[in-house]
Amino acid sequence: MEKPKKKKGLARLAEFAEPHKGNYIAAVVLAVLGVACGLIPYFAVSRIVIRLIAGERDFSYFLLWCAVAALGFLGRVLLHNLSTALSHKATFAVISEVRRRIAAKLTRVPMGYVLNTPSGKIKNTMVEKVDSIEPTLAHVLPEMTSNLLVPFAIILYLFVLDWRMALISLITLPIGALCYMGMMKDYEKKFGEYMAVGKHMNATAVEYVGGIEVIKAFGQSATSYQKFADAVRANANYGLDWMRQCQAYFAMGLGIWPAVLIGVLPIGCIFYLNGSLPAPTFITIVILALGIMAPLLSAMYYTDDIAKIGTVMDDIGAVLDEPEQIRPATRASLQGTDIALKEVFFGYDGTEVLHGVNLNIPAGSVTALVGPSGGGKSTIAKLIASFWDVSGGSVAIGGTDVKNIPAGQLMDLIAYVAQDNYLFDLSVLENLRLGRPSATDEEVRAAARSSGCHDFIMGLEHGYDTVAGGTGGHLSGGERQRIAIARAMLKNAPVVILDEATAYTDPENEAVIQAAVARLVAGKTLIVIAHRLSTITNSDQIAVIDRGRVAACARHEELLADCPLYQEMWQAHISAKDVA
Ligand SMILES: Nc1ncnc2c1ncn2[C@@H]1O[C@H](COP(=O)(O)OP(=O)(O)OP(=O)(O)O)[C@@H](O)[C@H]1O
Repeated sequence: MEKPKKKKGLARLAEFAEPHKGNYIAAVVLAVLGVACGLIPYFAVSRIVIRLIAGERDFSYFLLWCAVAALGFLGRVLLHNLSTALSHKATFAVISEVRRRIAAKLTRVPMGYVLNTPSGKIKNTMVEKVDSIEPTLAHVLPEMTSNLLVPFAIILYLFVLDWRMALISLITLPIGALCYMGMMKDYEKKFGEYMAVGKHMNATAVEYVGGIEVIKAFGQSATSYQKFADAVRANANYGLDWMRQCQAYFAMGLGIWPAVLIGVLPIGCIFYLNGSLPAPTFITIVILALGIMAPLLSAMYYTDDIAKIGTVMDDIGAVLDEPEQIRPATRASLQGTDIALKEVFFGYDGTEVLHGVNLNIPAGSVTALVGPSGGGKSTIAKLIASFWDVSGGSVAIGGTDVKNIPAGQLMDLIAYVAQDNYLFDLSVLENLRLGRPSATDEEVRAAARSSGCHDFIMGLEHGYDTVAGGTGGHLSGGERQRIAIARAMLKNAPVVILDEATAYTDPENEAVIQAAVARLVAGKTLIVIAHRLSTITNSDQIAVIDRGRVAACARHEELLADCPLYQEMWQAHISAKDVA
């Protein structure tokens, strides 16, 4: 079956706007009527001037046209506001739908995409880019349509009154169009470049804030953090250069385009003097001609938004079109929870880091992954959790390839305790409850007690109601790790993957964490990425991972006897302990 073609730019925007078509059509109709009402005062003025010149003395006549002008003005304000309200209602619904889809998409793409994309870039797409849909959809659609349609109607009317004068009233149009074309030359390319510079600045800004501790610790200031300073300067310079290139065209267009009277007044006078243009028609044409260019000029401002929105929608589309991990919807029936990696190959961005990994992890066993830094331990653990898809071979749980297990079912099977566990800007209680949203307060507290969290939580200012803060705020690394263990306990998944933290090695913390882990994994399958060999000597098996391969897999004593790499690591570990 042929895949449906992904829509680009404005077509994609139209797809999002489709469910709100009714509101947008109503907004356009109201906007057109509004601009038409806005022309009524011009028409009324022409009536009044003509009758004044003709010597009219009846005040009620003038009053009537003043009232018509006022009604036209009021109608314009009212209809314009109604139109804007409708288009904004629809547009904010579109914006929240786009954001919802991006957020949902991030949960379906491989974890690698999210981890490897700077968070500033994702935030920029989700917040700023999506925000920039608003001016185009909410304003451009109704206002640009009306600002183009109404002058078109006036020009038609001018042709009815006097075709020669109608042509003359359009004299500045080609000059204005040329200026505009000059301004829009290479627009898409330039805007794309401007966006790229902005994106880079955003990413470096987030990196800068994230790394502020290092910057301060090494006495670096904002300007000496060269990457950030350069990105800010590049962004400002690009904007300035681009504005300079457009300035002359813009000023010329703005000056010449509305100057319709340049032709209408002198030539109209000639026609009037030679008797081919009656005075009332001349006056009506002069006044209506003044009303043509203002809406056209407003429409011109919106073309900038239209040109931008194509690039913005392509960027949003790039996130939405990211390939997803394909998983079935119906639950797989698994034969237990044994885990088997068969000839697993995997690489990041084309660089292979696992070269045929074979590993069997029986249900209920403790398996430690050890080995030199960069050997591939975390990658193996993440492939088991299906954060990425393997490029060759297979990872199976209970005899079924993880690719054939629905994402939800797999997540129920595995609790992943990472080194740096993110805590949401919620109370400690709610952060813990994320492990099992249906858990009662008492169950959450019981898990906290088992993982050695209860005492320090009670010592916090508001106990379990203390807000933990974006990255775990006021809690220490060891405390965050214990909260993550409590979260995993609540989840009560049969497989626990634990990336042992290297940072919190003070003996007191280590003992508490070890005790918590022991309670967490009782009767479960534990895969631990171990950095301190002393914690895993009792494991059922220890897999030594070296340069993307399993160098050996056996118990501690066997490895000490047969595996030179393990012997080396053990010696290094013992001497480090002796030194400490
Ligand atoms: N997200 C990523 N994008 C690109 N390359 C990565 C990514 N994560 C890891 N790598 C690379 O893959 C290789 C294996 O990394 P991995 O983190 O699995 O090793 P590790 O044995 O767990 O190391 P450590 O003990 O230092 O945590 C390394 O060369 C690493 O640079």
